[in-house]
Amino acid sequence: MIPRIDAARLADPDDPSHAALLQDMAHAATETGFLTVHNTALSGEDVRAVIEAYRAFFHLPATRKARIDMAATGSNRGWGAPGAERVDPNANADYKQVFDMGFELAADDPLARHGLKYYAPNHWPEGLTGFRETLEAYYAQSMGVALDLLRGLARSLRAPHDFFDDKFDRPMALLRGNFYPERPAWATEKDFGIGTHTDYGCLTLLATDGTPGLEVRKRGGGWIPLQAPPGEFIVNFGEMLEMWTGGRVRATPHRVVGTAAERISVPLFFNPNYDTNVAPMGSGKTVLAGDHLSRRYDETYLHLANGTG
Ligand SMILES: O=C(O)CCC(=O)C(=O)O
Ligand SMILES: [Fe+2]
Repeated sequence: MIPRIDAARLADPDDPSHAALLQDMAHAATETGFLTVHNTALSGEDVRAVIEAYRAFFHLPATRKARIDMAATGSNRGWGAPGAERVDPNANADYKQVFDMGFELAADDPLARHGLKYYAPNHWPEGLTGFRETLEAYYAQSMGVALDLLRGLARSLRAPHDFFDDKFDRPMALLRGNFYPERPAWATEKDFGIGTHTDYGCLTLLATDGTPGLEVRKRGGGWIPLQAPPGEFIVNFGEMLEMWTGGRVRATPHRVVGTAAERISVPLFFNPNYDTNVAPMGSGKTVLAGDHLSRRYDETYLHLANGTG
């Protein structure tokens, strides 16, 4: 069973169902690796507006999207063409397209001096009215929702509720639009919208247009289809949090095979500040969050893996 959690109640320690929700959260984190949430600060309308903004972008002619192609700019901002990523080394490159934006540091932030790619400037398409504003507003709001969920998670694992707060004040948070066109006629069993993978970071807050497509791997084998209409979110945990918690929180594999229906999904990959130590707690080791992420990006974005960026 994948827990379904009321986010407002989870955030309110005085709510009568708070203790039960913390248990659901602990179960989701340590067993299923997935949950759904509703009753957040983001309405169905907010999400629909974001999805339609992405749709307008993805429906632009490829020549216009190519101006901000990340393979040409060498960053992980802007458009990722079909085949730009391979998340499963045993499968072919994904047929999805993506648009990525991330956190921009203030010019006087000490981290800005290092010219880190996790905080690179965003690339915006020209002449697409409202696109940037819609995404920037959603980016800020969705990070608030994600931080609230991390506070609930911290409580559910019997850590101080603000454990994550100062580790996410300059987060390497990446907001992505995934565009899955109709599953191509040429697709083989090695072709996926997105191949089987676990997410790299800590917590992923995923909105979708309501079209089915996501499948979550069951512990004993097999796949569970998981859906959420705009206004409900799918939440899962990534490899970095799995490592950080010494394996207590689980990163669960998932994939999208794709169907005859076009589909858009919008994950916020909520990753901590670059210099957060995400080595197993209490191990005395140091693994910087930025180094972990950098290694996984290099493995996945084909333009980085091939050194052509
Ligand atoms: O499209 C989806 O439902 C899942 C996307 C996903 O797993 C990802 O972008 O990491
Ligand atoms: Fe994923």
